[in-house]
Amino acid sequence: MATAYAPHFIASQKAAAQTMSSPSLTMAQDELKKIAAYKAVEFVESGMVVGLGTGSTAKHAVDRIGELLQQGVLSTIVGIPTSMKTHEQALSVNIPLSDLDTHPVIDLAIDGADEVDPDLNLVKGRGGSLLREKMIEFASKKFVVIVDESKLVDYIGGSGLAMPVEVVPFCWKFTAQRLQLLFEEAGCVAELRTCPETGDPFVTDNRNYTIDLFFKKSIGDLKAAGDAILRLPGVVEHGLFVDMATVVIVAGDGGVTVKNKS
Ligand SMILES: O=C[C@H](O)[C@H](O)[C@H](O)COP(=O)(O)O
Repeated sequence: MATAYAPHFIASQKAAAQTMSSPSLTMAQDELKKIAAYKAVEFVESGMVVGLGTGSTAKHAVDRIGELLQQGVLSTIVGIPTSMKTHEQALSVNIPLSDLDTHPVIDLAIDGADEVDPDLNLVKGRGGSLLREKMIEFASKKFVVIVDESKLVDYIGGSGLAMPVEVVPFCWKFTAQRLQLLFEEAGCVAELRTCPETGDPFVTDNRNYTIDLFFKKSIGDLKAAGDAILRLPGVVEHGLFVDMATVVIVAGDGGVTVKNKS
């Protein structure tokens, strides 16, 4: 059930997007994700309230925190999960959990990203969890992003893959059309995210839909772009995380790089 607004959605982009989240991820890439995640967990101290990210990279961090708790290396951690999936995973490794209502200030959040630009701005949400991630990472004193080097881009949108926007299901085609028009100059194509198995709309943890935006060119000023998206009725939140990361840990063939926000 793809939207009529994206008839020429490029098949290779779709294939690439599936590869990024597919279980057939190469060992080498998953190993790099694990290396970045373990490095990030070195920032965690006993007694901290920790935002727990979502995705194949953040999963390694959650597992590692659970392991260190079990070994007694860490104690009295409170985890704030960014998705229902991470909630389940964290419970399975015995991390005590809470939420933003109870812990409105988070010491440290660790999460993956889909794109990282040279200024450490991010695209997030290709895994479908951007709203809770943004709420929790916004409330974090320190936000540590963990990626393998394939996530580095020259500019946001530069991977050619999706920039997700969470929208209310009501008249989503209207919202998709407005989003596409907003970025007409960047050659934007808006596509409803669907479940590969059923073709039904993908439904987020918040019971919303996701519109994936694909750009042919840079969208320019990211803050202005984000604000314009949020002004559209029907939009809940977008996957541009501008000026939010405090540290980005990149694992690559040449080793680990820790980039600090200047
Ligand atoms: O909604 C998903 C999140 O934003 C993920 O952090 C992001 O998609 C990166 O996921 P992964 O580590 O699996 O590449």
